[in-house]
Amino acid sequence: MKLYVIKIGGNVIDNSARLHQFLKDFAELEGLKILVHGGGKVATQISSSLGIEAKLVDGRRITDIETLRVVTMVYAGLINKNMVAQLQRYGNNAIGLTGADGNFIRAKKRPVKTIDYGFVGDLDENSIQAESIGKLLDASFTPVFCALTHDGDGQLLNTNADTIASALAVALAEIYETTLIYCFEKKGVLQDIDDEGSLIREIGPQRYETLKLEKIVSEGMLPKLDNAFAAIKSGVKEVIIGQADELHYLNTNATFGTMLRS
Ligand SMILES: Nc1ncnc2c1ncn2[C@@H]1O[C@H](COP(=O)(O)OP(=O)(O)O)[C@@H](O)[C@H]1O
Ligand SMILES: CC(=O)N[C@@H](CCC(=O)OP(=O)(O)O)C(=O)O
Repeated sequence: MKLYVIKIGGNVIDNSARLHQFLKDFAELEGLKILVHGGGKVATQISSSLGIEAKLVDGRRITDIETLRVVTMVYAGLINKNMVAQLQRYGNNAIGLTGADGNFIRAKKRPVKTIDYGFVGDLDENSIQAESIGKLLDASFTPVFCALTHDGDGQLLNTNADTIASALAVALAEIYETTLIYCFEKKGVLQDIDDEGSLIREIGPQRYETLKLEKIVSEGMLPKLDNAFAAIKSGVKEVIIGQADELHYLNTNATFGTMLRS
């Protein structure tokens, strides 16, 4: 059976009109599906309004106890529950989750090396309880995961949403024919970041190395592509990086965005 694991990016979450259109399209997508969301931009705004300065290193948030409280409220509460309510409105029986719910995603607190990331969780090959998540899918629920996991010892951990999506896709690929889709605000991986007409339709590992050397891909796109290639290597059938507004093309079998190949 086919399964879509779809991650929605922070810039779309921050734009309510775009987010609503995306959620409507997601609800109308045929077949089994899982949604994963972050919301880093909203967390940064709310942190700042509370007088807590956001600190990110290599795209990862330094999560002290105050920040963990904020991201718990923002990711598991504000964003997750509003998304679930919208999906219900469009007839999709969504169920909002952190990784602690159902013990679906267990992580390990990132060890302190040169940088102490605080309450940030890393995933490994045993983190995802794929069979338990499969039971939700079998019961016709659509899981909606936020960017929080737990350590099994009572501690919530902040985990990058791109990484959660990749790990879910890899674990579920043992049960389902899985496609991983990263939806964000651009058409896909672009040759020129300011030109939406410069979409790169397909990338393999060698082209990725060249794109990195030429600095055509940078910032958030680097960990996204690393997560995407990791998924392809570990059994995920296909990975697409594309625009949230174009998700509806999946129902027509038309291609969109950048397709990754092994
Ligand atoms: N070649 C590229 N094509 C498209 N986006 C790129 C490229 N290089 C860097 N980026 C940046 O990567 C960002 C996406 O990464 P990120 O912000 O982490 O995504 P998300 O919205 O999913 O959290 C884009 O908003 C863009 O600024
Ligand atoms: C550890 C870590 O960095 N976690 C991320 C989780 C949210 C996320 O991934 O959000 P986007 O997809 O919107 O970037 C953060 O707090 O920013």
